[in-house]
Amino acid sequence: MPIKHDLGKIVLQHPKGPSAEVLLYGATIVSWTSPISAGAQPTERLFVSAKAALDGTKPVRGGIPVVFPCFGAPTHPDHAKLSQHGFGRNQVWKFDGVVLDNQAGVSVRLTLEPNPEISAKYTKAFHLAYVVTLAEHQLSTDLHVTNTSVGEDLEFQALLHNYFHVPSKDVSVGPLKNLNYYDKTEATDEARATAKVESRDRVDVKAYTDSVYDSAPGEYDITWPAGHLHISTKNFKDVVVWNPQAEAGSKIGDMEAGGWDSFVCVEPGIARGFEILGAGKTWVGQQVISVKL
Ligand SMILES: O=P(O)(O)OC[C@H]1O[C@H](O)[C@H](O)[C@@H](O)[C@@H]1O
Repeated sequence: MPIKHDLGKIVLQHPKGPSAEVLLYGATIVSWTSPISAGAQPTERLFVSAKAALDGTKPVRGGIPVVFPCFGAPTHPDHAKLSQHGFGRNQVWKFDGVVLDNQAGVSVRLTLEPNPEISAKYTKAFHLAYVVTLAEHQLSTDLHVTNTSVGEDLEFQALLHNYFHVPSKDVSVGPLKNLNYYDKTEATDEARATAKVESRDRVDVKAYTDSVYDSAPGEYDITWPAGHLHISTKNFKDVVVWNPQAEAGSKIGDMEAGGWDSFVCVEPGIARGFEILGAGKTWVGQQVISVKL
């Protein structure tokens, strides 16, 4: 039985060894193991802070939280009462069943609909489905957003906040050259809202980095001396690269000391502007994360 569902957690076990764990809380993937080189044993590919709350009291500091319907602090009137990154990452999703269970992969679906807690702060009609698929060297996550209203548009942002377990001093992310980006480490609103142009082909995170790349190519390589991950996306037009280093990381309550040495966040999403979805329509954002052996 490669899929177990128990105590608010779904465990996917691939017949060849890799595994993934998904909390119903936030639909957050808190573990993904996969070999990093040919013949190696599966090891952890995601970072979760040793101080992360895993009991549903706050969003998980690590793994892959789902950001919906706003990225960062709300800027759209529909999101005005929501907290940073919206409610997708701190609501309990429903386990909606097994999608696939064979030699090629194991896959489950989680869903989220309005409930009294959400409706108290957000009145739009929506249905979310999140499909997590584990293959031997790959983890795929597909977010399906349906506008269930009769006549109103749904305007949203959505993002998959991947924390990859890598040595941050040695990792680089690319290709990002010549893209416009917004540097959230800048001190003033004006500077944060002014586009910069990326001059580097591959970006490192040795210094505090919080960059929102606009209209990015959707394919990213994350490389470090011992490993190589590739992310391939559909319908996520932007990507965020984040590492707080000690400068900002030491101010994050649930970040373990030195945690910033052990991850890079590469976050495909709709992070600037809004996806506008007509009544009755469904939008699907997808990422496929592959280990390059
Ligand atoms: O602390 P959180 O709300 O989980 O956000 C963590 C980080 O998420 C994204 O990467 C943003 O670009 C950062 O500005 C933010 O600090």
